[in-house]
Amino acid sequence: MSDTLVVGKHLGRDFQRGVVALRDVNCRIASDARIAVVGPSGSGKTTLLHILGGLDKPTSGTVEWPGLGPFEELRPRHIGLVFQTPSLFPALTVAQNVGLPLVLAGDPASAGAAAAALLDLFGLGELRDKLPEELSGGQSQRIAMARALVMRPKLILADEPTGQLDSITAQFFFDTVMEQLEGTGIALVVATHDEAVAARMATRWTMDHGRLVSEWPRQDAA
Ligand SMILES: Nc1ncnc2c1ncn2[C@@H]1O[C@H](COP(=O)(O)OP(=O)(O)OP(=O)(O)O)[C@@H](O)[C@H]1O
Repeated sequence: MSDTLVVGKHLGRDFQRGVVALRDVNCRIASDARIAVVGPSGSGKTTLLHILGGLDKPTSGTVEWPGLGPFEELRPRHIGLVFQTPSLFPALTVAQNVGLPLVLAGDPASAGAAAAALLDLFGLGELRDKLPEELSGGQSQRIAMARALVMRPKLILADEPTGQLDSITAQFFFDTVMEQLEGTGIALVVATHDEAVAARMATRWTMDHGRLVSEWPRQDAA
């Protein structure tokens, strides 16, 4: 039986001007999860990922991280986040960006080698000394994923990680991500409009107007 990493119960999120981004969402992320969060633009995918990652608070309901320890240690140690718009630090090189979580976690000695290995795996080794402003959007997305992987977290929450990639590059990139996950037992939740990515996930959460309208195959929310 897999451990439960995250549980959301009756999650609601209201924004100003009467926008209701989430409505009564119940969900569970297991330690071996491979979940695609799908649904139309504006259906609440990003909002849900932010709440499950502890970046935002629900207006109603609760979110707990039973398999991930205290809230203060969630990120980047246990949860790796890949944002829709990659948030690389502009003054750091690509390699420094990828290694940064290890530096912040007090392990700077490992940062350089770990970053170089991941960049090579993704076929991005030639970019290691570039600054973020010199990168394409798709390159930045892949580097943000490498950064999320460098800590070997228990869970990666990725928001549209292939949104700026052509289909062939997306496929190679995602193959590499999946290989990395297989070897390390990291759970993955990915919000995506890319059917090729969604089709590779074991579970599909479909969002519509803030509701999680279906989970396939069904699991019992804890
Ligand atoms: N900070 C905010 N302030 C006000 N409204 C917001 C905020 N963030 C999101 N929303 C609104 O909440 C709803 C859900 O947005 P969200 O970004 O979660 O959708 P999404 O499914 O991820 O969309 P997309 O596929 O386009 O990324 C939308 O109506 C959006 O406009």
